[in-house]
Amino acid sequence: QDFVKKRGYKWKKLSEFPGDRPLPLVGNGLDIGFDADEASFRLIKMWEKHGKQNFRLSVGSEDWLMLCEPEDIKVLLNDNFELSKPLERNAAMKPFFGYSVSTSEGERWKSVRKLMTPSFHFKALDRAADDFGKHTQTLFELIDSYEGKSPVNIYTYLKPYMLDMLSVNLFGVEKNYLKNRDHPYIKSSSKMIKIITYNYFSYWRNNSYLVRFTPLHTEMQNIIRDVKQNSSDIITQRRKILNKMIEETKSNNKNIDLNYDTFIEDKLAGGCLLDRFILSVSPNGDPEKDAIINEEITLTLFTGHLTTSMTMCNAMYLMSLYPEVQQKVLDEQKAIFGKDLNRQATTQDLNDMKYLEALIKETIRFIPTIPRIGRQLQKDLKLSDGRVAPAGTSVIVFFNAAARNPRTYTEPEKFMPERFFDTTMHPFAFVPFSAGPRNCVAFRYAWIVLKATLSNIIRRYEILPGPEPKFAFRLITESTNGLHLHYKKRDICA
Ligand code: HEM
Repeated sequence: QDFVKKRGYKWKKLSEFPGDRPLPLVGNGLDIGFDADEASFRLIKMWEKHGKQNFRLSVGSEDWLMLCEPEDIKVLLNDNFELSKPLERNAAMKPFFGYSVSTSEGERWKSVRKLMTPSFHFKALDRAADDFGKHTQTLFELIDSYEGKSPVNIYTYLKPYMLDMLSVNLFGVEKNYLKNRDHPYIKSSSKMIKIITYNYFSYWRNNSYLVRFTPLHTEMQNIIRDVKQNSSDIITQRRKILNKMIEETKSNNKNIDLNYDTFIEDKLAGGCLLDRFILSVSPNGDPEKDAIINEEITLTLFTGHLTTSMTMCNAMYLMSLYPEVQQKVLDEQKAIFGKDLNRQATTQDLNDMKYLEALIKETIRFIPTIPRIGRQLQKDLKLSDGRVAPAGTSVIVFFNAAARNPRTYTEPEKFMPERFFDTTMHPFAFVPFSAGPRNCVAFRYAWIVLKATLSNIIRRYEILPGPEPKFAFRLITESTNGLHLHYKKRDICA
């Protein structure tokens, strides 16, 4: 039936894009194969085979249009109506994150997005920068203990470091994952992205009966239990702190009815993200349910720590491979900090780190932290050359391909941070945080964390290469064998 349908209008429109002929039922699923980690490499091969341009494929009954042209990426992401995420992505993520902001649509998405946004404004972020010093010190102590020994698998430290940062900055609790690296959340969350990616590429995923008999199902249920428990612990911990603050404020202002909005703004100086959730009310006026807050915390903690820690690890890996680039990053740090190389960076210092910024951008271009994002079209979408992506298609921004597009980048295979000083670059050539109404809500926070942490590390250590990583372009890119690097303390900090 699908095959017949494809002969109709949708297929007519889609067939104007290059791509292989889909088979009934499986589409081009067999070309993608059964190994989710291999699937992305096969997609890159397909892009090359079809002339390094936008191309189409079908996965089971789902039609995908893979974009690599900046003008078309602009059309898609700037569309204020097309805000739905692709079905296959949502199906893969829902078991873990429910209808959190990253998956939901309509009223729930709008209200949560509105609630989250102030936590990522400059005013709230200035305070976050103050928390970096303490956790960086613990990170340094751990890396120092490796001096002269085997290379460090930097994932082991950067992931818990970022979990600690997010817990303090966004949830207002000290969790100390870095000192407690056997925590069940760390073990469970490290397996999640592989399973999510497996779900994403499985075209049998919509058959829940079949899925229940796949080997990953039990493992998935255990992981979901652990990550949700972790979020519950965070919520309980913060609720206690918050209740104490509310009680104290009430007893100091006995006859005043507490207005939570004013309380957040004044007493909590903008409040942390979790406070906003705990004190928020649902549309019927009741306090927001813990199950809903849990979904949002689970999503934010997971994507927040993995995207940032992987980007930082990749930046360190690439600096180890290109010592001349590492030297330029260090020179800039020396110019900013002068003799006082151990002090914490101010917001102004972070703004001045232009070469470090270019290095981070080139890192994300070279090894895209998020390989694909997309939209499930509600209506036909006209692309820049007049061709139409028909309603129902999953239109995917294929970052792996966009980053290697020869019409966008000269010598795309070359690692060259300086390319980001070119002011003539298309504004949608490089949109790693997405763009438009559904962009990354936390991109400013991400930039501060990335710059502040890498600045601290590079001022203290020379980074040298270790065994080759094996990158897999999962829903978030990671190396399947970790990322092992040598860290040598610089004389300046000895
Ligand atoms: C290097 C770091 C990061 C990168 C490259 C990144 C990238 C992205 C991208 C591409 C999207 C759009 C996803 C899609 O359309 O499918 C997104 C959305 C999102 N990101 Fe980030 N992100 C980063 C860090 C963070 C951090 C640190 C947090 C939280 C603390 C965060 C929270 C979110 C949320 C909640 C959304 C969903 C927004 C919505 O759908 O309205 N991200 N991010």
